[in-house]
Amino acid sequence: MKTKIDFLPLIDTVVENGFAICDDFISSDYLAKLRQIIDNHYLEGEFKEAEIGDRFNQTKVKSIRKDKILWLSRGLNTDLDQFYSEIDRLISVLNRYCFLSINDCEFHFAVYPPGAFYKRHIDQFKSNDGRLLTVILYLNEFWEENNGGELMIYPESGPIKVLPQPGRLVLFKSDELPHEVLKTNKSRYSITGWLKHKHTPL
Ligand SMILES: O=C(O)CCC(=O)C(=O)O
Ligand SMILES: [Fe+2]
Repeated sequence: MKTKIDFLPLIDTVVENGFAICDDFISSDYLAKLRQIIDNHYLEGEFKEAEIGDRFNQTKVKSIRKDKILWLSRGLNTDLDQFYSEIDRLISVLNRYCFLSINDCEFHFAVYPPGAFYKRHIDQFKSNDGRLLTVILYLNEFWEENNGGELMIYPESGPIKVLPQPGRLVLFKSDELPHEVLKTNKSRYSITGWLKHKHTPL
């Protein structure tokens, strides 16, 4: 990781606008390490077609999304430790500063092969699995405008196009912000995940 990002201004922006974008969240060296992990698992055929709906209601719908994903576990690779330690720090700042009770998170790697997209949607499932905040970290080399694959977000103030630039982090409220990934012309790599509140019985 680079010198530690100050999460407070980012969180303020999410509270105010529903989303925030942070460039250079990771160094180019660390990005290369994460890409190496993706490439290895992708070549091994471990990425699966992404699905829609929660774990009890999943259907593969190729007309809605065409990315391939691999769910992460903390133990998958020691090179993920740095990423998870920054996520843990973000969670603790959010809980302290916004009085939230985030106590769980889930992440997957995503590869959008050329031609892939993800139509407009909101991340929180109808069944509500407790997703509070969406976190996306892009793991591409420099992204040209004509590569396509932009993230379009649709806040009330009007649509915004976000290019998946190397090391760019995007945060938004999972239950509020409609968004989509436009068709990409080039393979597009990311880590996407959700900070969650999981209810535990007393
Ligand atoms: O990769 C992106 O820019 C967004 C991905 C997304 O919307 C999702 O996985 O729910
Ligand atoms: Fe999404």
